[in-house]
Amino acid sequence: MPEILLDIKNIIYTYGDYRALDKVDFAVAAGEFVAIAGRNGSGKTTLTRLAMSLIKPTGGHIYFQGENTATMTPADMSRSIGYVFQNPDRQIFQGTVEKEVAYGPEQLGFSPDTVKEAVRQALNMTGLTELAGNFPRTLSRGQKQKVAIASAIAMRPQVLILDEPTSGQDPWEAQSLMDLLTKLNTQGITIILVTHDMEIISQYTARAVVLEQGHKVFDGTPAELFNGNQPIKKWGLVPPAAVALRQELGSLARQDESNLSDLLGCLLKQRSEYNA
Ligand SMILES: Nc1ncnc2c1ncn2[C@@H]1O[C@H](COP(=O)(O)OP(=O)(O)OP(=O)(O)O)[C@@H](O)[C@H]1O
Repeated sequence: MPEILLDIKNIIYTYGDYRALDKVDFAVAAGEFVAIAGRNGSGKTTLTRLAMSLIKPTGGHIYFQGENTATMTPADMSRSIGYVFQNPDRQIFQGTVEKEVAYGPEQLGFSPDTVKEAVRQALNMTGLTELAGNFPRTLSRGQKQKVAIASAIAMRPQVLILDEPTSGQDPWEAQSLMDLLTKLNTQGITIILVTHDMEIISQYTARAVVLEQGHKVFDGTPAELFNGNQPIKKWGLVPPAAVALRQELGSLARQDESNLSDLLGCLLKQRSEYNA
């Protein structure tokens, strides 16, 4: 049984009088690739900000590797969890890609040699080696997102949390980014991905958690989420194209069946009238 890294227990979070999260339990084991989904405003970002200790819960507890994070700061958490914001411009400040990626491990007090090696590996893993000397702000959104990921993994985290990393990217960039996350996951990094993209969930993640108005309403595999028995439309989720097509075809087949039985009924009636 893999170790539980992040254990969020009975969490309540309020902004003023508004309860954004209401008694949510969410545990993540080492090696998982889990998506957090839900309509706008359902509480996804709040949950991940709590995990990072960027905000503190109003009620409940958060443990990392069994340790209560109540007194931990975001800097403490960044030793174990890398956080990639939805908008990479929010976390890119240095003059070159290389300096940007080196900044985190330097802040954590890694030795110069370790920083150099961590940066080399992070740039290599994210395919950014060629861009090491570039000014990050001139890069494409997808490349900036990779710089943010490289900066996070250079700190050698156990967990990577990404908030809508594919938003605003073209399909090629999005696919390249998801392939990168899959590679990082197979190398042992636990991935928590906030997304409202059901195609991504169905293709890449092993588990999906759905939030709705601050409540956890689903926790299971993508296959279970899309098996037709979950009220995903009610939760504001758009099913993946293949699932939608299957459901359409299913309803067509059902329609054909009922047409067929009407037709048979008609034929039988005509036959009995003929025989009479
Ligand atoms: N700083 C804030 N002050 C007041 N209310 C907030 C604040 N941040 C978020 N909220 C509210 O809390 C609820 C949850 O917000 P949160 O950003 O966690 O949702 P989300 O699922 O990440 O949404 P999105 O998909 O739009 O990013 C929303 O109703 C939002 O309006």
